[in-house]
Amino acid sequence: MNKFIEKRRFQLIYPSLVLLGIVVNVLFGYDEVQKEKDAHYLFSSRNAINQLFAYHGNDIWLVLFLSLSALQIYYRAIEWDPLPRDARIDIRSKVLPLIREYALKLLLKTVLLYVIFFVIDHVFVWTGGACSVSDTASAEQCRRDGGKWEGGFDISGHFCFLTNISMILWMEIYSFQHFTNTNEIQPSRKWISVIYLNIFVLITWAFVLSVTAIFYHTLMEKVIGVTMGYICPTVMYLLVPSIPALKKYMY
Ligand SMILES: CCCCCCCCCCCCCCCC(=O)SCCNC(=O)CCNC(=O)[C@H](O)C(C)(C)COP(=O)(O)OP(=O)(O)OC[C@H]1O[C@@H](n2cnc3c(N)ncnc32)[C@H](O)[C@@H]1OP(=O)(O)O
Repeated sequence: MNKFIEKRRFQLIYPSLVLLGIVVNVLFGYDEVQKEKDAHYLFSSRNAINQLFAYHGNDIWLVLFLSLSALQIYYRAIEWDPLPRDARIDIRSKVLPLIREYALKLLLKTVLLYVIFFVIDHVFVWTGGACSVSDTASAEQCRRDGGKWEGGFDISGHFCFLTNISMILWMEIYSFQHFTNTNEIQPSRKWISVIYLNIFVLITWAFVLSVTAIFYHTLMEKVIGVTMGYICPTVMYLLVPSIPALKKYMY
């Protein structure tokens, strides 16, 4: 798992799941696959794993992101200090910038997802889609109204959403592991359990996406969905750190 994270191979998980969906549908045929979907609760939209882990994904993600933030703040600002005792700066001045960094990452993720789903929902409406019970232009609002979101080009919300939130957690796990490996720190078992909890949920989200890949959406809806799934990690971990003015202010 160390190597897998160190080499950031987690970036390949989500396109591979789309590929899995293609292979299964080519091997077994679309009609056969749809028959299987209708025959098994686990593949239905109502299944508990989908309802909990996808539709409450933001809540689950928030708990996990806060756990990884606390883990990194603790180790970067409290547990580890390379300076000799008399040269150490007070903990408060180390902790505050880290708290600001993670608060800004949380804000950035929220704003980016808001804009992403604004675009996804409006593409759906502009391509002829609508909600069956209200004239809302939001898929989530339509669901809350008990309506059906039908008729348009339905970019996969599952692939876009779960890839974005998963990649953020993977990047934070990578960042923590890189920090501890570089500084030869052996985290305590208590803190390692935080990492294992995150990885358990990441694997569950990957399972949900494997069901999406095999049983739902057209190929284009999944390809565009998974591609848009890299917007948050690209902005948060590639774009912002590469622009000195942004990096200085934000991270
Ligand atoms: C533009 C310029 C602006 C610039 C200026 C910026 C302004 C800046 C303002 C900031 C304002 C911030 C403050 C706002 C704060 C927020 O509002 S932040 C919130 C941002 N939005 C989000 O996070 C959206 C999160 N999305 C969700 O939760 C969605 O419900 C989900 C989980 C992605 C699901 O969406 P979905 O459309 O159902 O997913 P999709 O893949 O399309 O599924 C289609 C069907 O297949 C089923 N399915 C798919 N996969 C599976 C599966 N694995 N198993 C079973 N069923 C499945 C689905 O259940 C669904 O079935 P039905 O419901 O139709 O029966």
